[in-house]
Amino acid sequence: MAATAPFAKMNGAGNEIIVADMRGRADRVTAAAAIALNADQATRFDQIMAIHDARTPGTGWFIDILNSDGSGAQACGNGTRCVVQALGAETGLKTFTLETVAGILNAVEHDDGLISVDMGRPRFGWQDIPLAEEFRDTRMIELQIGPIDAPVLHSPSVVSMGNPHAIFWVDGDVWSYDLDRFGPLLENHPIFPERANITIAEVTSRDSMVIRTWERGAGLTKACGSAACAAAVAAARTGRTDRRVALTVPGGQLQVEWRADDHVVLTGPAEWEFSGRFDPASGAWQRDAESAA
Ligand SMILES: N[C@@H](CCC[C@H](N)C(=O)O)C(=O)O
Repeated sequence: MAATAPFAKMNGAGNEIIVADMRGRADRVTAAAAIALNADQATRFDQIMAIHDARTPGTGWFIDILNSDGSGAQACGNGTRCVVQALGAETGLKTFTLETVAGILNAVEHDDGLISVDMGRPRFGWQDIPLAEEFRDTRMIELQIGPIDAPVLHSPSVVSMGNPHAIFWVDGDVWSYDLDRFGPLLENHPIFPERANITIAEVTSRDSMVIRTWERGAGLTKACGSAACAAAVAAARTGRTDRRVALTVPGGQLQVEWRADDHVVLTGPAEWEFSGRFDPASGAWQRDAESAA
């Protein structure tokens, strides 16, 4: 067994996150470890955020992101807030520069405990999402599910926030849609060669929305930060809302601002639950004595 690493079980607006401290070591959290941790009810999670030593001058840490099916992800807004809260508690810092495979992210912890993450610029080109075929206008693409003459969900907006998102607009209650049935079909639809995160969104005013998300590699979640960003950007881009939006997600509230400089800033909470140590190769784990249930 490799040397164990510390971890904290946290959540970001209900998005279940494991923050793993992999600093000072060369190994990575394996897909097998992720699958094993997710199979245990006590450590069930949506994403692992593995903190590694910095790779690039000017950044403090490199973050490797794994979904609960063991696949990698390029962005995780809620998980990034959890990383910031964990690092802030350790270092006393309030501002952070982190790197992921998708690029460099800046974040700040506010005095009220909320955390803002600059999620970078959205991308709209069909190759950027990516889509399997050319769509010149990604504000609305041809894709539908359900009976051909009465589709249940159709014509999503698609956006890359570093990771692929499809936003289906609905008029009624987002809870009246069978997202656990349609989610996997849409996530794995051939139009998305790298799969996609699937969100249904109801716009409730110029500055508010309700969303639910089926996450690529993780399934139904209580919150998905990059989906909140994608939905807010797509809503503003299609004229449905202004550029600053409050989003109600099943696990709480998130705020998104698509700034004039094209950067998208996600703000929300992060919460510590318990900590322990785990084996990054197998996922075998033990709770710390002081946070024993
Ligand atoms: N929960 C995340 C997004 C996680 C990554 C996603 N499942 C993917 O594979 O792209 C968030 O808060 O952004």
